[in-house]
Order: sequence, then C-alpha cells, then structure tokens
Amino acid sequence: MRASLIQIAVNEDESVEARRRRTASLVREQAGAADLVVLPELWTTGAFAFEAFDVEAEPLEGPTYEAMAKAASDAGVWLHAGSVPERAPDGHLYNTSLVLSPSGDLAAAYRKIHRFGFDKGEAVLMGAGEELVTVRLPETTLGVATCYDLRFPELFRGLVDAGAETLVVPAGWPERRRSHWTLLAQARAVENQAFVLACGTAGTHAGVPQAGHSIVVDPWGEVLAQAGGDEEVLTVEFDPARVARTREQFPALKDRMLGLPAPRR
Ligand SMILES: NC(=O)CCC(=O)C(=O)O
Repeated sequence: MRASLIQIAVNEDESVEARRRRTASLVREQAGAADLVVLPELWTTGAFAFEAFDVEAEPLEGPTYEAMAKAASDAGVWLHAGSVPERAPDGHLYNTSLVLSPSGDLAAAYRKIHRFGFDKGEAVLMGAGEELVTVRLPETTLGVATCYDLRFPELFRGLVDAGAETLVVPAGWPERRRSHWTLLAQARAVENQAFVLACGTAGTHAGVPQAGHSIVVDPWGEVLAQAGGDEEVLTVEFDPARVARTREQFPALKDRMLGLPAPRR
C-alpha cells in the first residue's frame, strides 16, 4: 500500500480559497502514486489562527469537502482530508476530520476529542468530540486522531480495541515542540504495534512556526520516512500485513492487565 502525506505550507499571504485550490491539485497529482493521501489539521485556516476559525467555519459537506471529494475521485484515492473548522447545525464549532472514499463519498468524520490550548484558543472556541472513529479500507483499518490527541495514549488504545491497524494523525504541530512530535508518533506506533501516519503543516501562521517533519512509523517503532521543514509530499510504501505479524510474533498487546484496581490513597 502506498500513502502520500501532503505537508502543506500554511502562511497568511495565501487566501483560504487559493490554498484549497492548490491542495486539490496536489491531491490530484497523487493519482497512480498513492492509494491513501493524508492532509494536515486545519490547513485552510492554520491550527493557531484562532480568529479565522469562526470566519472560515463550514458545514461538514461545505467547500472543503466539495473540493476534496472531487480531488479524491479524480485521483481515485482514499483521502484523509485533514480537518476543517466545522460549524454544526446547532452553531457550535468543532475541529473535524473528513475521510473520503475514492468515489468522493464521505466515509467518516471525526471531531477532535482533546482540544489544545488549556484555557485559550481551540480549547475554548471549539467543542469536544465524543466518538472514536475507525475506517475500513480494503487493505487496512484506519484509526483517526488529531494533533494534540497524540499525547493521550488511551485514545489510541480505544482505536486499537476497535480494530485500528494504521493510525492517521493530521496535525498543526509547532516547531518549538518538534521533539515531542517525533517521540510521541514513535511511542504510539510501538505501544499499539500499528503504523502511524502523522501529517503536519509547514509555514508560519498567527506567528507560530510549524514543525513540518511529517512522519511514518512502522509497528516496530522504526521511522520509515520523515519530511523536512518545508512544504513536501512524503510518499511511502508499507505492508499493512506487518501489523498482524508484529502482534503475533511479539504479542505484548495480549498481556494487557485490564481491570486493575485503583491505587490506594
Ligand atoms: N493543534 C494542536 O493540537 C497543537 C498541539 C500541540 O501544540 C502540542 O500538543 O504540543
């Protein structure tokens, strides 16, 4: 199976509409080169451009969905279209990822569960998702998570329990915490014996330089490929059957001690 992670540069000198068009052509260019294409978190606005969330919010099947559905079907690829600021019918905002089939249908939508910012930014502007999402592809089952979710291993265990073998993480991770990004991507791969496909952004928005360095990690924790800091398409070939082999040959997941009593205080 081949996956292309499109590490888009998100800078303020480009309009949202221009970036949408440019991204759609990058997706189309993956025709024949990839089975699965992955885009980053909030690439229309930038993950740290908080003022833009409300202005650029769109319904689930809004302009980004429409442009990406067309691009996915033109290219004949599965497309994890990263996330958009979604305006729900009740008016609330969510950081919502879209997964599209090669015919352009919406296969899944995931509202980010762990919102970043503590008492500011996304954490106060967006609502929290409440559902884990997996998507069955012909070759593998995707488990989807977004950016800050990467710090919460229990979410990934939930995805593995739901059948995930390939963990896909769009992000808008800042350069200043790049070492955490690489470390956490490898940790989530090793502990879950799963592939991790983590796609970040390049560029600088709202004064926050982005880390880039999108990464693909195998179920043994080895880095199969990693991007640099600028806009880049990172294409990698991987064998989804390695997940089952790794879990069989080194069956650590079977040794989980579930239902341990709470510590005494
Ligand atoms: N957009 C995000 O979720 C940023 C996460 C982040 O900066 C971090 O976890 O560190």
